[in-house]
Amino acid sequence: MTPAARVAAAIGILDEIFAGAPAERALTRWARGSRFAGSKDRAAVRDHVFDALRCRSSFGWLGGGETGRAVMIGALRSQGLAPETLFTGEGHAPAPLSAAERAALPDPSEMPRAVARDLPEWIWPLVQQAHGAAADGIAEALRHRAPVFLRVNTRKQGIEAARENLLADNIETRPHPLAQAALEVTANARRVQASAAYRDGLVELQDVGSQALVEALPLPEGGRILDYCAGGGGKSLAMAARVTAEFVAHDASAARMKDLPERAARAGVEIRRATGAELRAGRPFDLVLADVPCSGTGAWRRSPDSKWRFDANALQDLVDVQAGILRSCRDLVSPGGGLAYATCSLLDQENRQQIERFLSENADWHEEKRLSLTPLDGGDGFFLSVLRRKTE
Ligand SMILES: C[S@@+](CC[C@H](N)C(=O)[O-])C[C@H]1O[C@@H](n2cnc3c(N)ncnc32)[C@H](O)[C@@H]1O
Repeated sequence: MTPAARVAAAIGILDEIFAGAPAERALTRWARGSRFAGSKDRAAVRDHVFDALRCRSSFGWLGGGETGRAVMIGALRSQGLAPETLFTGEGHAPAPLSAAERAALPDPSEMPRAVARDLPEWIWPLVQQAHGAAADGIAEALRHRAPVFLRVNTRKQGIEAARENLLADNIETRPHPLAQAALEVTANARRVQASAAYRDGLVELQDVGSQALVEALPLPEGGRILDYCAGGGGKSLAMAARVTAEFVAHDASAARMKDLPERAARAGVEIRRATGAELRAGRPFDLVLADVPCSGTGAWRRSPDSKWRFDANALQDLVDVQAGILRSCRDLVSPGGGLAYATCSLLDQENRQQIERFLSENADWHEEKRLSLTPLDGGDGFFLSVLRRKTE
């Protein structure tokens, strides 16, 4: 595909997303119907679509509209490129610019701040409330692609040996200060999943913030540890790499954990899966991790369409679900045990306020540790509060 044809494809996909289709589904539909597109074409179109979603409001402003076409015109203008060079109408290129589109060439220095932030207006005060002077920088960070991070499975190999292994597949990396076992991929990130190091369980794909969160957990060596919202099990695996303990994983959606046995086997660790009924009937845990469903605001670089879909009602629903999960987990912790509440949210409503409410309702608990990360720290935004139950 020519560069112009890739832009034309992105325009069609963006229009589908703007009409309500989830980004991944729209991309998959396009790929299925475009067998002529090679892997480089698919990657380039995906990058166009995700870049445009991250900067939807500012690109739309530069392109003079809210359609996929306007946003892609704005995307080119934001890079100082004249859209006319690709919008030629030749072959599979998008149609040439209309007189109105050519005329709509705003002065970028006049872009309103609210547009330039590329955040929905309703959420801006909440980000400011939680992060004060850092809020602007956080909004700016969310406008850019997230780096790819790996976690080295230090049970199998040291950091430098893993880097060598990756290099054999031309994957270049560097350590990252936020987490001990983290590598940031600096070249050929798309080759990771086909690499020998990945296949052999030497590395896992995991954001560095997520790794820092797990490194901050007080994991009891030899204890019983529950990952209550395990999902695909990324944090279970990271915990199991740190200590030898009895690991149990649970998720309201059993389907989300379907790959966990295979991933655990690849990593050389054991993680048992359990239903809610089994947990309630079983012995309590020394540590329960509740990595609750959340707005994902801290990870909006990776799923930028959520940024524009999320609303205040959804936030309230999440806050209620999170409070319910905290209550369920509380009852699974042994006396003296810990409850680690985690989100990838940047909002007080899902973070600080949840903990304050929990502590006000549960006098026999105290907060032992808190960690708050934003994309300004290098990885996704995360919040962690470790709560401790009194001994009796
Ligand atoms: C943030 S994701 C977990 C990500 C996972 N810990 C990881 O590191 O990959 C939240 C998970 O909570 C699960 N979930 C939602 N409501 C739940 C509930 N009431 N009880 C247990 N799990 C729930 C979702 O299915 C989802 O997999």
